[in-house]
Amino acid sequence: MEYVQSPQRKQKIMLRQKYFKRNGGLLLQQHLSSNEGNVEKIKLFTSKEMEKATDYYNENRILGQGGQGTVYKGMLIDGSIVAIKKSKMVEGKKFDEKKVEQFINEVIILSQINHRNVVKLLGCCLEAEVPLLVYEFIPNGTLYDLIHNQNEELSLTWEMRLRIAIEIANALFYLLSAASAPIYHRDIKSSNILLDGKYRAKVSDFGTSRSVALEQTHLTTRVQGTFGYMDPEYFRSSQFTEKSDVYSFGVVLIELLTGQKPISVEQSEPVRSLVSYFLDSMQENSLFNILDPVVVKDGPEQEIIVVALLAKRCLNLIGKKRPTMKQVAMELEFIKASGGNVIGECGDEESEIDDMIQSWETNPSSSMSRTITTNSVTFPLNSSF
Ligand SMILES: Nc1ncnc2c1ncn2[C@@H]1O[C@H](COP(=O)(O)OP(=O)(O)OP(=O)(O)O)[C@@H](O)[C@H]1O
Repeated sequence: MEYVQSPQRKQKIMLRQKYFKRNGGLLLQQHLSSNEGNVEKIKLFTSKEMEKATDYYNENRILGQGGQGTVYKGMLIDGSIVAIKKSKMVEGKKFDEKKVEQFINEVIILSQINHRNVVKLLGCCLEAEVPLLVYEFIPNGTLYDLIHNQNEELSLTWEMRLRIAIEIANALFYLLSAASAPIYHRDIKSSNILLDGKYRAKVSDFGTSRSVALEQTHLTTRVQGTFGYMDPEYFRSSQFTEKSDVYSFGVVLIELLTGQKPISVEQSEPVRSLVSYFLDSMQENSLFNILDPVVVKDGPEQEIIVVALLAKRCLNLIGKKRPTMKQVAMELEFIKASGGNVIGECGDEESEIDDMIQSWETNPSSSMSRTITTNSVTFPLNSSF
């Protein structure tokens, strides 16, 4: 017997095909055939599966909302818990092509990555009205919330801060080195760092990231990123470099040190940038006055100082003078392993550490007057690891 499709069914199939095309399905296939990424690992979900997983995009399932869309908590048929990002493609009546590109970009980038500190993309759905991305579910919120909305139940100890900084640095170094071409994240900020069940960092949100292979010139027509984290050199020149992610990482590092937001907009005060506040304090040897009280309480002083000096180097206005991501990752590991008993081989750093130690040994305030261990090891600050 010949199977005849009902007109409604035919219409549904055609609509799904239309959405697939509009959502960049062909663009993705193109990348697939040119062998970029490892897209066969990415599962294509049906729109039915997505509806079931999110209980028809129930408002109660919303985890958060970003520039690119809404993120829902969902459960797949096999029982696994996932985060589903529904892209914001339709502005008024116009379908935003730029967002399709960002969406496909995220799929291609994330399909090449397998690192414990980068959020895993499980698949996507292109046949729904707007495209959807399916990620592993990361249960403990963002680093931004952990730093800025601290609760009494969980204190973000110095040990956790240093470990999280190392994990982010390792992930960023991995992005530059592990895939077929270096990947720049381009929007590093604490709200793009998710925390798993053990409060391990997972770098997320690759919508604006770029593989150097995809964009050989590094020149973009539109400067993208987040105010407060953006490399000033990139802002001026539109030239994004490996060192631009290093700058944004430096901002996250000082957020961890001070517990303060990159841009503070207190109504009574003028807008203040954390970077200049931090750099001024370093200049005036008053770092310990601006640290998060938790850091002052439980962080070893020398460890805090060398991390602050590293942050200062990451925030250098001249990109070339910033350390590489590899240096940053290795120095942080070294600081942790040596318990902060490190002395820079390069003269400037060493004298700066000495200055700081002296400054609060002669000026001890209650929080600063702890003994500093002297059994230092040599720290190859300037060597190319
Ligand atoms: N894999 C995930 N697991 C759990 N929650 C997630 C996951 N991905 C995102 N979220 C939640 O959804 C929120 C929005 O994420 P999204 O990446 O879309 O936006 P954003 O980073 O906040 O903003 P923007 O895209 O404008 O930079 C996050 O802040 C987080 O709370």
